[in-house]
Amino acid sequence: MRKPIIAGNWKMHYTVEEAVKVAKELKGLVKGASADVVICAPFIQLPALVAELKGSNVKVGAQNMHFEEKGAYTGEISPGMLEALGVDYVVIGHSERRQYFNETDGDINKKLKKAFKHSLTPILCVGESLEQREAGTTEEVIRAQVVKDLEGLSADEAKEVVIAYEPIWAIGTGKTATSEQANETIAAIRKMVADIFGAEVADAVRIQYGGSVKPSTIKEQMAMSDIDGALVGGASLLADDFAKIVNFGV
Ligand SMILES: O=C(CO)COP(=O)(O)O
Repeated sequence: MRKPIIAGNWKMHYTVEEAVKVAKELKGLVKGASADVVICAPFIQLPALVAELKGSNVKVGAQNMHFEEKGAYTGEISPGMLEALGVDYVVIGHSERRQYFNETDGDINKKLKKAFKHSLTPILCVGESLEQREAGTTEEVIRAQVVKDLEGLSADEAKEVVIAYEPIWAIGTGKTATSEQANETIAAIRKMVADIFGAEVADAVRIQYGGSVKPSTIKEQMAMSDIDGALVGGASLLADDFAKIVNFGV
């Protein structure tokens, strides 16, 4: 049985003070949740969130990191810095980073490998654009991402990667993929993982859906055979809404 995992991606929102306020409220609302719960926040919020959420069941994640250990990379944050802070997760290859910051599958692959060296669980984002879906190339596009992004990982590492299927056309648009559409593509991703790492890894790997997830959509999404959780943007910003999602709509 795969344990569900619900992660919030706060993107570029909140001051440190505001973030701590939401985290404080959230931890009280999700006590005893059956899913793993993660908040992926901007770098400067991470120390305060780790301190605030210590001893709770809410884990802290970053939204990106560099793949190098250290050096002349102005403005970047290294995997070791995150590990030393007590951060547990890191989002890798979000479509906004691929699109606006030119991240390639090569970069993403290096980051995934580095995450494991620093005890960080990667949340790897994959997904197609609207044009690609309309052209019928969704699976081809995602297969290329999955193959390149996971290249060279051991089976044990691959099992630990959380994959987030986020169709770009469903992010922040209010257009959720139907639960059937999401489940179908996620099942296809599981098959891709099986083709590379075998059935045991594919069966263990957790695959989330992301894109306009709300308290009103999560119950149906979680009832699908292959959807193991959600990566939530906008609806993770308010503790009440996010807690409802963590509790599968209740
Ligand atoms: O990109 C997302 C999470 O990483 C999804 O964002 P929204 O939930 O705001 O559509």
